[in-house]
Amino acid sequence: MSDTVPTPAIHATGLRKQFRQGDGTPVVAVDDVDLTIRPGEIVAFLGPNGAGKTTTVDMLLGLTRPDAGTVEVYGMEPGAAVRAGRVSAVMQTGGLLNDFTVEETVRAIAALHGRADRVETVLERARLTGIARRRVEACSGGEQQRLKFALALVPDPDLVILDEPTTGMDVATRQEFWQAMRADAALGRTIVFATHYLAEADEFAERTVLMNRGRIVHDAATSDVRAAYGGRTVTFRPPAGVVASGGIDSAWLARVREALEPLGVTDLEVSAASLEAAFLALTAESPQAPELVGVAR
Ligand SMILES: Nc1ncnc2c1ncn2[C@@H]1O[C@H](COP(=O)(O)OP(=O)(O)OP(=O)(O)O)[C@@H](O)[C@H]1O
Repeated sequence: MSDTVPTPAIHATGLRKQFRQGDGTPVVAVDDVDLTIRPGEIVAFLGPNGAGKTTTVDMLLGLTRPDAGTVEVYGMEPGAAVRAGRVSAVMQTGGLLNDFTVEETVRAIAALHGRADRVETVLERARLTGIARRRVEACSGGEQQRLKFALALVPDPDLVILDEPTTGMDVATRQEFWQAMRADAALGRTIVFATHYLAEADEFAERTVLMNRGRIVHDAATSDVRAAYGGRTVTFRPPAGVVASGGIDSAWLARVREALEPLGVTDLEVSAASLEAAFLALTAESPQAPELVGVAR
């Protein structure tokens, strides 16, 4: 058996990028980011507005040159990996031609890549076969995003990078989009996506890279992010005497925090913390105490 380590899909070290705002003030968008992603991983880049997700993605794709640091995609310079069809992207911006049908759009891009053989497959992968003859302008936002996804699949890339692919979609459309993605990921493609949506990282990514202010503040299995930082939510039934119209008596609650059982608390229920709580804890200026929630029944 060979013990050769496969070439990483992404290997970035010391990535840094600074911009200047309109008034000349410097903004460090990405600050000393190290990142290695193995082939076949599904990784979410999660972070608030301005965290540096898009700038990082742009550097991974060779669209922006880092001020410092190195990036390799399958051992190549990012632009070369894009040209070789090893990596492609679904970006936030980037137009489609309104007058083309879905299928014509895919055929045009497939012709550019010399991959006319891929048209049927990618239409199916992106769940577009049923609307192949629909004009782009008649497609919903979610359908247009699926079309962009189909275009990204044309060169049969080993790695797909998606920058906030579901922005502006409603819940149902978003779910449909991820179903298409999940079916494709099951075939072993490496997928990296940036998102604001905690639920998307939670549902879809095995690994979450949490960014804040240009830095990676946590990088672990998505389940570990939740477990390590989310704390726990405690739900309980208080004795009737401490419940008033304004809520549960606060002095009593303080005592509960010290010692739950001797106070006659019943139906104690401890549930797993949400990724949302983990996210807030990680991006807060100061650490937050785990939440204690009382439910009077
Ligand atoms: N071309 C630019 N010129 C000046 N500042 C920029 C430029 N691009 C990004 N920035 C700044 O760099 C920081 C990181 O931006 P970036 O778009 O990478 O964050 P993001 O995490 O993708 O945010 P969002 O979720 O809002 O898209 C922000 O403060 C942003 O204002």
